[in-house]
Amino acid sequence: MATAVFHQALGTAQSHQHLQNSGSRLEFGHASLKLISKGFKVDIGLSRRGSYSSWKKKFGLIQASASQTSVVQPVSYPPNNSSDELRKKSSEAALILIRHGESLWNEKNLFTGCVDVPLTKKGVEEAIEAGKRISNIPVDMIYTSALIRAQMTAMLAMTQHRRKKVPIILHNENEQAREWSQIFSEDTKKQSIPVVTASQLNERMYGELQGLNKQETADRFGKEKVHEWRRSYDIPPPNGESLEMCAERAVAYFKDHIEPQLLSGKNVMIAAHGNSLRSIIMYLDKLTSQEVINLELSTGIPMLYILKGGKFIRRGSPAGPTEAGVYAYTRSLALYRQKLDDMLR
Ligand SMILES: O=C(O)[C@H](O)COP(=O)(O)O
Repeated sequence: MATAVFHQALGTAQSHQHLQNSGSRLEFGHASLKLISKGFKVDIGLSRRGSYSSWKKKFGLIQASASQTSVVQPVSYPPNNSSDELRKKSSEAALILIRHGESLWNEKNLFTGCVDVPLTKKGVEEAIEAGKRISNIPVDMIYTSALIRAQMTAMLAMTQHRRKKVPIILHNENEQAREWSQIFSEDTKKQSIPVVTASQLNERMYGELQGLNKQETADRFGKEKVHEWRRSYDIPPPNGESLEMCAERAVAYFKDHIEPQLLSGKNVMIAAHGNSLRSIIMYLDKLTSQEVINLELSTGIPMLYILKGGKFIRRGSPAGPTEAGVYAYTRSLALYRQKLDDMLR
C-alpha cells in the first residue's frame, strides 16, 4: 500500500502546483494530555494504561473534499457516494500530530508566530525522541508548515523510523522547481515519503507581539490582557490572528488536503505548531471554543489518532520503539510492527 501511496502522491505532485470550562479541562501536561472532567480523570499521554479508551467521543460526519490546487494527487470519490458510504469504505489510517521541538525563541520566551526560527539543541533532541516513539507506526505522507522548526522536527523524527524511507520535500513553488526536483527511479520513489509544506499549517500570526518577550509583555500590558491575547478563542493580538482565524485556515487545509488522504488509507504525519495543531485537534475531537482554549501542547510529543470507519479516535502518545504501548492494540498497527520486526531481523 505504501508504494502505491507514494506513486500517487509524489507522481502527481511533480506535475501539479499546485478545559477550564464549566465541566471539564483538557491540557497537554509536560509529557501527557489530560482530560480532567467532572467525575473522571484520564491521562492519555505517556500513560501505558490505555485507560483513555473510556474517553471516546461521538464524532460527526467527515466530509471528504479534494482540492484541485493540492500539490498531492487529490483523492476523488464517486460523486454520488454519500458521506456514510465513504465512511464505511474508508480503510484504517494513522494520523500522527507533532508540535515542533523547542525553538530558539521558545527558549528565549519570545512570541514567535510566523517568524521562521530554528530548533535549539534541546528541540533537536525532542524531535529525535518523538521519532523514536513513532518509529513503528507507518508514515506514507508528511505535512509540515512552511516554517523551518516544523520541517526540522519532521525530518529529524524520520531519521529514527525503522522503515528507513527517505522523507523528500516536494517543491512546487514554480515550474522549474518541479522540473528540477524530479526523481527518475521508481525504486527510489518507493523508498521515499513525500513531504508537503503548507503555510496554512503555520503558527498563528502573532502580529505586533512577534519578537516581544512574553514576560515583559505581560508586565507591560497586564497578565490578563496578555492571557486573553494568547488564549482567548476569538480575540486577536494587535494586528495578528486569533485562534479562530488560525483555525479557519488550518482546519480548511486539513479538510481539503489531509483528510482525503487519510480517508483513502494513507498514514499521515503532521509536524506543525501549538496553535495550528490546537485548531486541528479542536476539529478532530469536536472541542468547543471553551475547551480548546485550555488545551496546551508540549513541544515534541507526538499524538496518535486512528481514523476508522470515518471517525477519528485518539490513541494517546506512543510510548516508545521498544514497547508495544497504547497503539499496539490496533490490529493493523501491530501487524505493521510485526512486518518491520521480520524485515529487520
Ligand atoms: O508563537 C509562539 O510564540 C508560540 O509558539 C506559541 O505561543 P503561545 O503559547 O503564546 O500561543
